[in-house]
Amino acid sequence: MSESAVQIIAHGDRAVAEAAAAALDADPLLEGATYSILEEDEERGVWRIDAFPTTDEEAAGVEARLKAQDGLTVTVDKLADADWLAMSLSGLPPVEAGRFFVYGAHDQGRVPPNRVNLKIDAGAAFGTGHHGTTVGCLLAFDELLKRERFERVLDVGCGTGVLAIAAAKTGSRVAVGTDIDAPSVRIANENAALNQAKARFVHASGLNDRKVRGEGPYDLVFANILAPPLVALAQDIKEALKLEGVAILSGLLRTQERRVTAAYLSRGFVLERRIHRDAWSALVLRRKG
Ligand SMILES: C[S@@+](CC[C@H](N)C(=O)[O-])C[C@H]1O[C@@H](n2cnc3c(N)ncnc32)[C@H](O)[C@@H]1O
Repeated sequence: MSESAVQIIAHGDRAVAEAAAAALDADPLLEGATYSILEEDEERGVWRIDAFPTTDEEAAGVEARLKAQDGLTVTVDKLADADWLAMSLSGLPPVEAGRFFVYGAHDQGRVPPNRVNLKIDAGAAFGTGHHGTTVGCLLAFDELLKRERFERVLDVGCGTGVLAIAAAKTGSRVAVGTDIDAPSVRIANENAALNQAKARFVHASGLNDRKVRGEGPYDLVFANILAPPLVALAQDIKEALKLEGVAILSGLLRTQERRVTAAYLSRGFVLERRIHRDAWSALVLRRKG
């Protein structure tokens, strides 16, 4: 497997872009592929997908899926430097989501007082706070924190660790995370140390780790992964939560809400809130049964 240094950009109307995103989600070979979808030009109704494949194989798969979608214009940009992700994100502004302020090294001197500041640099892991799914999770968490405390928190698909670190910095006594991607786990542990947060991360698929299960039951589980694994993990997430515990789920498109919600409602959850960012959705579900 060779490392990819391309960005794939696609333009089309909303229906076309969402259909292409659904095709990416449905392809099991592209499970780990990272992309964003957003409305680029509201007046002209132009939507845009940016994909950041990490291997040549993934790049070929994403390009083929996008090109198969009628009505979508696809371009592949070669990125000269291997550090392309850091470069492309280095100019991005900090992200504010409720009480949380997520910033990179280049914002060091501009950190506000009286906020929960999370230093997360762009790198090889997903979750600098700029993506609609991460913002949705942080906004949902911020709102819940106005009324509740969460002693034990699990972050499934931790990426940079931003969500578990946010929990550790707001009083959670236990904050653990898992990721199927080993480099993300390493980066998340580094970020926890950098932020002086008592969060720890392990390499595991879903909740499939004895120590992670042993730290439960949890008061809150974050899972910002894609719709198919959210559905597949519904029973595991339920079993990991206390009664009245909360799941904050994201990584799903608005068009996938019904499918994901159904998997949780049928297991005794109630839907408390939905947050929309671009085409993305974050769901707040509480375990009642
Ligand atoms: C969209 S990123 C979310 C990162 C971060 N939690 C955030 O909110 O910004 C999804 C992460 O989930 C990981 N992932 C995908 N499927 C997973 C699974 N079944 N178990 C654990 N991690 C998974 C990916 O490797 C990726 O790092």
